Amino acid sequence: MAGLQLKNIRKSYGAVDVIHGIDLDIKQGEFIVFVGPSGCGKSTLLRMIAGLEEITGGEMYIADRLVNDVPPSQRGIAMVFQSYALYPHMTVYDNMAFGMRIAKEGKEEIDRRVRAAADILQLTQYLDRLPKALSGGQRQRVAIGRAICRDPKVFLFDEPLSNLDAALRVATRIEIARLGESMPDTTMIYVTHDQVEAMTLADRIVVLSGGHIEQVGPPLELYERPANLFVAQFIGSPAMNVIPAKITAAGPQTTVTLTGGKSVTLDIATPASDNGKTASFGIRPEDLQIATDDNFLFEGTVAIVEALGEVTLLYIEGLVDGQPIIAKLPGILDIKRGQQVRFTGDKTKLHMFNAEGQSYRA
Ligand SMILES: Nc1ncnc2c1ncn2[C@@H]1O[C@H](COP(=O)(O)OP(=O)(O)OP(=O)(O)O)[C@@H](O)[C@H]1O
Repeated sequence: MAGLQLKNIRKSYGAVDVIHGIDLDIKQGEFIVFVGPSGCGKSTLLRMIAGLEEITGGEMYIADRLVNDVPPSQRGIAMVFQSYALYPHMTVYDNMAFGMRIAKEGKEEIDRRVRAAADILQLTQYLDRLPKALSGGQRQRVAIGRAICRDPKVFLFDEPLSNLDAALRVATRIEIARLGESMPDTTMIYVTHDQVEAMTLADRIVVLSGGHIEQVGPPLELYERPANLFVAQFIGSPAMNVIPAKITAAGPQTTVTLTGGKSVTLDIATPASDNGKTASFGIRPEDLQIATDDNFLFEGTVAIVEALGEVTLLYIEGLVDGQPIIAKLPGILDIKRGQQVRFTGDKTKLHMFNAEGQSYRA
């Protein structure tokens, strides 16, 4: 089984610890995406899997084999970077064949693999071209094709789309999703900053911060049931609104008083010992609605209106210090700056976190 097991994996550069003990089981064929803020250790972790960075502590298994001291070329992995690094004087065909020629594969086998990879990536018509006669997206597909030809057990991607413009990113992302489906036994590990890539490509997302794992789960599970405030505000765009609150009645249902004085009862259980404690109340911008009666969650003055056509974003200032509450409402609205608006929210989509930032729902 070409899965991966990371057991208490650590990385230090001199006295600086950057990865603090990662435990992760990845099944063969899974598409795993690493996300997290800049500097959280995504690339370092990926490079340790690839064998490009030494592992300071812990054990890394690929296909049940301890690989801590195994060189990159013997790990059965292939890596695709943001810069595609193609040989400019070689055709697409030769670029893809190069690694296999070095490895002294037979001519027929090379031809079979290059054509199969070109077919998967829709590159067949470009096989005789030089890289300079390709678009950025096509070049990145050649780099992916070159990796496919190595027939890896594990495919690693380090932000492969970040040099592409918006339209090409979408097209190439869809190619990568297809690739994942057409190679169901190949494990894929993908690092990105891009929420949409993470949500659409991943079987499971690994959210990292400060060199440790915050949560691992399928994209919609992280969206619907974030384990803590960090994940709640990292997954989803614009980020989840968080309003400071106080628990005024703990129990199987919980009443909280939000900053601003309004009380809300939620279908979220809290222990009696948390009665009177501070908490954070969370609601996603897209789960807010304009209230048409007195049964509202909060009221505020609209500071900014962003009409995007398909949705309108309203920024409500003054409720939480230093940050606006954002509402994302469908369609075009007749709401102006300065207007006082009341909001309500879908009761089943409310979130609550304790004083340490852990979700009461997870
Ligand atoms: N050679 C090095 N020496 C010292 N510290 C390093 C070295 N390489 C990386 N780091 C530190 O390790 C941490 C993790 O870096 P890494 O590149 O893995 O982050 P990342 O999550 O991939 O960030 P980004 O999203 O910005 O690419 C950072 O704080 C970085 O400054």
